[in-house]
Amino acid sequence: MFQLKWVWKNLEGCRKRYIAALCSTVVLAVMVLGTSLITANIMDTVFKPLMETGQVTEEARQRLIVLVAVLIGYTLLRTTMAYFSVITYETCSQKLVYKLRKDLYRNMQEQDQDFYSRNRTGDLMTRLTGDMDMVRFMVAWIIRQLIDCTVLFLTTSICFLVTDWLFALSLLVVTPVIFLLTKRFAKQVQPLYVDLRERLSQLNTSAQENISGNRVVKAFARENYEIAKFDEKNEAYKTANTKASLLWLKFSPYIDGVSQSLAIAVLLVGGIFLIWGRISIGTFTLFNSLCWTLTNPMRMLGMHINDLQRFFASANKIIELYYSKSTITSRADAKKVEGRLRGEVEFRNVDLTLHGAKVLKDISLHVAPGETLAIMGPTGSGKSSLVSLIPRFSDVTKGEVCVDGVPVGMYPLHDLRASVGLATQEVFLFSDTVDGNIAYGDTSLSEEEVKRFAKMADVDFAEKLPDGFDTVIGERGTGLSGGQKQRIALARALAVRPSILILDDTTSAVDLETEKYIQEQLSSLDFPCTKIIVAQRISTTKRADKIAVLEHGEITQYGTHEELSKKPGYYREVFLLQNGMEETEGEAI
Ligand SMILES: Nc1ncnc2c1ncn2[C@@H]1O[C@H](COP(=O)(O)OP(=O)(O)OP(=O)(O)O)[C@@H](O)[C@H]1O
Repeated sequence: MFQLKWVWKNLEGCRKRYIAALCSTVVLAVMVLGTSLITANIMDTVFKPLMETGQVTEEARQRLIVLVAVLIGYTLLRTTMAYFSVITYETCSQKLVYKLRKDLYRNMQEQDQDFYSRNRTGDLMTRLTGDMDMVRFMVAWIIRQLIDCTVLFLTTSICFLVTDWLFALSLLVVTPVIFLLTKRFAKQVQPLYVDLRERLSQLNTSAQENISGNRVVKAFARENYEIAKFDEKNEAYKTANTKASLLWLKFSPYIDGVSQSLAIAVLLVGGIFLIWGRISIGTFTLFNSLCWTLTNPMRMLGMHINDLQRFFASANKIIELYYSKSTITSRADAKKVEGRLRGEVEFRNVDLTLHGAKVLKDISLHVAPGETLAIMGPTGSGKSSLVSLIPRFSDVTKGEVCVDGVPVGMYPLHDLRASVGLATQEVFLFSDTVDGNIAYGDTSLSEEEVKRFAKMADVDFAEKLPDGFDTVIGERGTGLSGGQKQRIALARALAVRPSILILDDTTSAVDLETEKYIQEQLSSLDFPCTKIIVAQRISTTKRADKIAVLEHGEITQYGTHEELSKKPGYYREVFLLQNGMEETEGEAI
């Protein structure tokens, strides 16, 4: 039931309105009795004398007019109340879901890389959409129905007991059977809905992966394989859905049968009591017209339990995400960055272990403000992991990473990351204009400034796009080449005028001439900036002040291009290889 407590906690701000809506449901349910009681009164005071004497007195006529008028007024009042009640439920539930979605989205923004590698995108999307809708459905509908059913059942039972206890007991005797059946059903259906929720998430993940990777699918002509894979998930979802529905179908004939037997009992027992003179025609009418208020809750209870279990399965997923905490957060005593960081970077005996694998071992490096450090090494040697420690995408296992002599953990995370410009290996561009993508980190940039950074990263090609810098790129936008994307990502990283610029293999897809131009631009930036460049090309590394060679998570070589190109080792091997290759292409380094 902690799920309900959590919903209640998040209803803050509209709790009073929601309580009013709940109360209105109680009142509306009780008011159902009113209609039947007035009708019973008409039967006993107007129609009974009429049947007995065959005459209508003036008093009875007046009474009939008054009671019918009361009935009309009463119905109008109930309908109006019901209208406002539904509106209140809707507004409260929409407000709740809006708040929850906002909170969840904010929490997702604060999660670390580990979180995103643990959770599938399709699953996260399901939490933000389908699961969220289930919570809304719970607040706006299920709770209302449960209260309505319970109050109707209780008030009718009390009314029946007060009116004629024997008649009432002869009807209520079947209710324990229904409750037992419902309880068994609830117990069996719960795991089915947990499974159903998981199948839906798998289905969404499969669709999302297919959409994201559609080029790979096409390149390998694996459409049929993908269709079969999706079909498998679709089938599993259908089976899980059918299983849950069939379970209800297994129970519903019994529940329906028992509850329908009440209507027969009313006619049978009521008819006998009427003949015996134990009850009046008004009482019989009352029992007959209110019989549905006993049968309906009993019949609907199973359905509502169905919905309730679906809500619990969805709420569990949302709550898990809601309270999920990143392990990388700002310390309470973190000191705000005043002004600009100088950009001094130091690794002190750093070890990094990721999921049990030792990725970095005893790394010590120092980069002075404004210097350029190039990092080179074979694939999987730990280059990306090393640079990701600076903006704290991961935290060191041992040792310290310092910026301006202060451990990175001592800075507020936002301030630290705002001081670092990063262009990653895998370029991600937003579905926005070229201009919007470049100004992503600083939306206050003027058009001229955007163009200036674009020029530094050689994004001149944007001028030739259909709408120039206003051309929408990224998902559903104009297609760009890998090198073009990399250049936009570089311009985006430069546009925040970072104190530390990290380029993780950012120019690997651009041609040598463009790369040379970019390197020249980087060496003459008009703001102080320390550059840490992961690169595989000697043409990039040779311009750096220092080069670190990383092999198997360890620094095996450290020095300038002149030093390392003469020393035996990885750097020289790459140097000779690339030099030779380029010499054969007639382009000397
Ligand atoms: N989240 C993770 N969990 C476990 N191991 C990881 C994780 N991220 C990276 N690794 C491992 O750490 C090692 C270094 O990876 P990293 O991406 O830093 O290498 P790299 O030198 O940048 O490689 P490349 O040049 O191919 O980009 C690899 O063996 C990789 O499998």
